[in-house]
Amino acid sequence: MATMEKARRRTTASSLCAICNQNKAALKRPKTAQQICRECFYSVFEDEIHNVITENNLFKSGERVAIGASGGKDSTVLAYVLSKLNHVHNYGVEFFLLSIDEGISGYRDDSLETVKRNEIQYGLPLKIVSYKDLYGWTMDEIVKAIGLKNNCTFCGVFRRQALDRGASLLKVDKLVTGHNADDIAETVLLNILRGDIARLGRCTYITTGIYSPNAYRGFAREFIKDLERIRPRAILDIIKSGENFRIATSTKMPEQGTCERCGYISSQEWCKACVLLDGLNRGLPKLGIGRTKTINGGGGSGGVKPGTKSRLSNVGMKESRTRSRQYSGSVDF
Ligand SMILES: Nc1ncnc2c1ncn2[C@@H]1O[C@H](COP(=O)(O)OP(=O)(O)OP(=O)(O)O)[C@@H](O)[C@H]1O
Repeated sequence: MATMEKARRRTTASSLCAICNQNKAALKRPKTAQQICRECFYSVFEDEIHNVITENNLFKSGERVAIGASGGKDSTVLAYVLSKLNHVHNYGVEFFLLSIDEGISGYRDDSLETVKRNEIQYGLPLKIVSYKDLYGWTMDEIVKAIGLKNNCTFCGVFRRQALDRGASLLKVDKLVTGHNADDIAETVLLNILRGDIARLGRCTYITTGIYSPNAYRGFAREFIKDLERIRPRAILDIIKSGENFRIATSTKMPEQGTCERCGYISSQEWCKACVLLDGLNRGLPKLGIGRTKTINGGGGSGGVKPGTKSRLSNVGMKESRTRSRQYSGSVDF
């Protein structure tokens, strides 16, 4: 009987929040292995974000910052927390919501409704930029041209660049995205699997220039989720490995330049988006998929020989040059 009572007390004690010691624990944080209640989780989560912002000097008073808002959970939380912290701690930052409409009917139109609600709830001005306006193609049209197999490459490459172009239109200093720990761990693994040392070196930086999207990411995601089931800390440990990774000084790194065609950041003569778009416009949509021999002679993911005039050239150079002055990079949480 005494043993049962002890066991009951142990269960009750262990299900109490390790922080307030009053409420029932609602979750176990992989980061600290603590069981904590919902209220304490919100509080430590917001405090930790505030600490990351201040320790890394992420924002300066008077800055204009766009929040990449997809209408999904991560960027919705990001918009909520940033607008709250800006208010509570008086950062003096002017936040905007920036949404990319890829033109995927039945998917993005729903999530854009969420973003429009966020615009009202958080009082943040919203800018929507569409693939149709930027590139002349919706994702639905691209899928018709290329099929389902490789369309992730188009969607990811175009979205990354569309976010930068939207940031440029909003004349913001920074763009923040809601990439979570799973996303970063996937990126570390992907870069290891591809032997992409340059990206591996910079993918865990708190401020970055490039986020690499790819269908291959799905496999890394499943693998990471399997690892997490066995060991919840696995995701954070992969990120830690990426952060502590050191590149030998003898390793030759690609030089970052700008795309000759649109002025976007690129280590090839043409950026990946221009290569993909050129292929689409020439009726050769598979042209930019996978690794291609580049004009520069090296292996890489962009840089085929320039072809006919593309739809992108209408929006290109002027806007991108403006961006490089006004827009300093993205901040991934
Ligand atoms: N269409 C979009 N418009 C604006 N920002 C986007 C868009 N898609 C993605 N992002 C930004 O990139 C981040 C990571 O996107 P990802 O596709 O991995 O979605 P996710 O992890 O499901 O995040 P979310 O829950 O916010 O959709 C998002 O949190 C958001 O900040």
